Amino acid sequence: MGDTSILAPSVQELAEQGITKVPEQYLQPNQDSILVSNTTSSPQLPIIDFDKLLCEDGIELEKLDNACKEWGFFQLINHGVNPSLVESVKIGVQQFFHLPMEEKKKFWQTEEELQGSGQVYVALEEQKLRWGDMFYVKTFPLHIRLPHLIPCMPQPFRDDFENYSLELKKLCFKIIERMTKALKIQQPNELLDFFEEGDQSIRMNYYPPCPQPDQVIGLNPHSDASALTILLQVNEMQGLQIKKDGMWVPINPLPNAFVVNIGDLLEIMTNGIYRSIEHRATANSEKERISVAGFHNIQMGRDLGPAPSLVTPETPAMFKAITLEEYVNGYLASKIKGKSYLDVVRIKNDIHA
Ligand SMILES: O=C(O)CCC(=O)C(=O)O
Ligand SMILES: [Fe+2]
Repeated sequence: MGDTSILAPSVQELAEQGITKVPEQYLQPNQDSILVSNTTSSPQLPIIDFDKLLCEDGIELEKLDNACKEWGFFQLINHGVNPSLVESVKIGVQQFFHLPMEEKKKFWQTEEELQGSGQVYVALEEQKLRWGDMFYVKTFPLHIRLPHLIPCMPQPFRDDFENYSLELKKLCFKIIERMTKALKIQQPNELLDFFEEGDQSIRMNYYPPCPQPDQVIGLNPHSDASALTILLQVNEMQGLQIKKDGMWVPINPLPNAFVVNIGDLLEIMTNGIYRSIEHRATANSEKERISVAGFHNIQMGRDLGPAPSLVTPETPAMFKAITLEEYVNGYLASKIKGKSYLDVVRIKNDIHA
């Protein structure tokens, strides 16, 4: 993509040295800490039962529609992905992050290649570092896989990871089908056509325990550039927070559920009806936290813009049509900060602005 990033050291390695003070580069003094506490008064993330959606349950479909409009996030239960596969992936991811450093180094990012182990995206030397490591890999279409990443993962994790990514891709298609219904789009393939082969990447996030958790950030506030993200919380530690009505709401993941969220691409495709919401990951002092995000994107080479049937005289286009390449390059250049890039493609000064 022409961009290069500066390599950051492993936070896991740093944390394992037993430090009691966090190095300067990780300190984030101006954190936005407006928070909804975890009391009964906190608004609760909607829970969608996928079984009911598959049975054409109209009430559940309306719940899905409202969740996508008002939250941009929901928890999905009865999603149909084999629970024993999910369990194996959870074990495999934890073991993967605990491989000896020499093993992990084989997967390390380089200045030219963002895929592999490392930090998210460090564009400037002076940029603050986040309190977390990751492993990022493009999984579909198959021909874009790099030979030194998935093919070199230890077994049986490699097979489980491959099966899991395929299951997520199938689930994504099924969710998009239900969203098409919820949006009352007549042509069943109007949204699905954007996905065709199904472009997917997976990011495994590792947040080590931190001696000063309030002074650091696991993952900076961002909205996902994807169309649809399906997120697995690997262990019971809390950390994901989403911005709802100006406040950070902590998410309590349900066992056997996925946290699903709308990304920027789908906000554009739905002409702003479904919302791509800012979220972040915090650190804690007790225990490591691990999550696995499956990002589903539209096909490279496709033009990006609102689905034609969602643009009407009453609801004019809210986003400019651009190519996906232009979007991706612009997003990376804006350095994964908040929702700034989506605002660049938003059409201003119309009745929706
Ligand atoms: O760790 C989490 O729960 C959030 C991960 C996330 O937002 C991402 O990978 O984009
Ligand atoms: Fe995210």
